[in-house]
Formats: sequence, structure tokens, C-alpha cells
Amino acid sequence: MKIQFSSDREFDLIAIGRACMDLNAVEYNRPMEETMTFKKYVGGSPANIAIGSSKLGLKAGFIGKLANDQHGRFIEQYMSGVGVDTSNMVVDQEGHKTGLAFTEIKSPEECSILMYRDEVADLYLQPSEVDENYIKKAKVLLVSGTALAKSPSREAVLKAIQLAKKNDVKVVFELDYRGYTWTSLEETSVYYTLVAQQADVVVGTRDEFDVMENVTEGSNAETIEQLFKHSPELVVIKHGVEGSYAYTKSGETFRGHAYLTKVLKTFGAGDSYASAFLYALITGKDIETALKFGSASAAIVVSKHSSSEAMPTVAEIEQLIEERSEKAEQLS
Ligand SMILES: Nc1ncnc2c1ncn2[C@@H]1O[C@H](COP(=O)(O)OP(=O)(O)O)[C@@H](O)[C@H]1O
Ligand SMILES: O=C(O)C[C@@H](O)[C@H](O)C(=O)COP(=O)(O)O
Repeated sequence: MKIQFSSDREFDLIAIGRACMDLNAVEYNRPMEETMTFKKYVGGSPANIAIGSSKLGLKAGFIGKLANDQHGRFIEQYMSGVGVDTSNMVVDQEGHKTGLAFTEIKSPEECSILMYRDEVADLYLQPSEVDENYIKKAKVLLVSGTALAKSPSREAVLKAIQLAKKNDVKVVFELDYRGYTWTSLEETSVYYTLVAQQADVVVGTRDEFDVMENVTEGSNAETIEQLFKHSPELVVIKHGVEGSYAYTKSGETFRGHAYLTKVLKTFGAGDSYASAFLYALITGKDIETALKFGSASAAIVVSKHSSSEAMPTVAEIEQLIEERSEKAEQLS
């Protein structure tokens, strides 16, 4: 099965949500308390996905709000430098700050993120700053769940979704759950369910779907049964290194396998997966190939230091897929 996107659109994908900064531990394999130096990268899940898509050759744009300071300007310059259209990134005029994510790399398996997100500019995006004329130029609107955590960003995103649906722009909902931004699980579940039911494609980890459903140890079968009563035509559920599943409304199930690699850190997997999975879908590849693209992109990024700067090219992804399929053939 292939997803059909509107043709004749200037942008393949427009993402909405946070563009922030990652400060990744330069000394790895030690706790944060003993980490003395950090390297700065652009971060924030939807920004990472827009950057990843742009590096793959898609025409990507971004809707968001940046701090009116050096950090905000660094983010804008980096994103436009890699080809993301930043014309709809507005600059905050009320003193709000850039969100920061300090990453701790204790071991390749044990990574955590310490987020500084009080009064962050991205959550102050106003509905009036979302422009229909921009959204209607896209094939896909990529919505990050974290942008639903607080008003006015929440209403700005809901407006963007309404405009996307009005203009035949496919809505992709990346659950991107970051607990510290939300006040309660009940509230998260309400907004996640509302948006997932309206989206065309929903992507998240099994744990994130549990948050959406406000359950512990939910099942993929139950998730898709509920979601396919509404708008979604494709649901992707990720299970970390165990791989991922894509379910279609028409009843097909596809399994994606992780490509084992030398892992430096685990974060960045989800965003690199999303950008390459969407690249493959938007360029007309089938879902099985899209799962391979997502998994290969994630394997490349978890073996490198950053999330955004490490995003691979199409050639790197194709090379990894080919090498691994040759190896699998030799072993069989
Ligand atoms: N340690 C790993 N090695 C190789 N690939 C990985 C690893 N962890 C995750 N991946 C790949 O990244 C995808 C997304 O990872 P996951 O951890 O489920 O998402 P998230 O980063 O959003 O929590 C997985 O489906 C898998 O293909
Ligand atoms: O999303 C953030 O605000 C932090 C990211 O920039 C960071 O790189 C990260 O955590 C990415 O992790 P992923 O969700 O596993 O891709």
C-alpha cells in the first residue's frame, strides 16, 4: 500500500512545534554530575525531523517561535543553512527563552535527558501566527505532541490541523511525549486522543501510545482497532531495538527490523526514523521500504553524537540497507 499525497505543492513537509537546543555530553560513558563539557546542536523533535527530511532532499518548512536572542538566531541560521524554510518561524517579543536539552550518556544503553523548558518561546506560538497560505503549500503537516502541552501553542497546533484538513494536507502526528512539559496524564491523554483521531498517520513508541490511551501495557491490536474507527490510514508503533510495526486501515501489517550497530547513545532514534520513514512515503516508496529507511536512518544516528547534525543522506541509508540485505543473503 502507498499513501497518496497532494501533488503540486511547494513543500513536501511542514513541521510545527519546538526548535530548541541539545547540549550533548562530550565525555560519554559517565553520569551528568561528572560531565564537564557539552556540544551544542539544534534539537527539538520536530526541528530534528525537518532537518533530517531536508538532508534527505525533501523541501521542508517550519512553523514555530524562537527566542529573541543569540540562541534563537543560532537555531534559525542552522535550520536555514540546511535548507529548511524558516519564513514562518516567528521571533518572540516577550522575553521567552530557548528550550534546552542536556543529554547524559552514561552508557550506550543508558541515556537520559535533562530538559530546561520553563517559559520556553516555542510554547508561546499564537494561533494568529499560523498562516493558512503557508500550510496549504504542503503535502504533509508534521505535528509534534509536545506542542499540545500548553496554550497558546496548543491552539496554534489545533488551528494548523484544521487548516491542513481543509486544504488536503496529510496530517502526521508524532506523539513525541515529554512528560515534564505536561501537568497530568489525564490531560495528555485527552489531547493526544483528539489529535490522533484527526491525523492521517500516527507514529509513536508503544509507551507513547500507552500514554495516549492512559493505560499500562496496552496492545497494538487494541490501539489500531480504536484509531482506525477515525481518520488514520496508517499507524506506526515503535518498540525500540525490537523494531517497529506499521498497520494500515485496509488491514495489512508490516514489520520493520532494527539494524544493529555500534550504539553511542540511544536518543535521536525516533526523529531520524520519522524523517526517513516520511521521506520514503512522500517519494512514493511502499511501506516496507519506508520501514527499512526509518530503521536504517535511526541506526546511523544512534551511532553518532548528535540527533540533528548526524541525520544521514539517502545514499548512506541505501548503502546500509544494501549491506545488511547482502549479509542476510550470505547467511541464509
Ligand atoms: N539501539 C538501537 N540500535 C539500532 N537501531 C535502533 C536502536 N534503538 C532504536 N533503534 C531504531 O530506531 C527506531 C525508533 O526507536 P525507538 O526507541 O522505538 O523510538 P524513540 O527514539 O522515539 O523512543 C526503532 O524502531 C529502531 O529501528
Ligand atoms: O526533542 C527534544 O527536545 C530533544 C531532542 O532534540 C533530542 O535530540 C532527543 O531526545 C531526540 O530523541 P528521539 O526522540 O529519540 O529522536
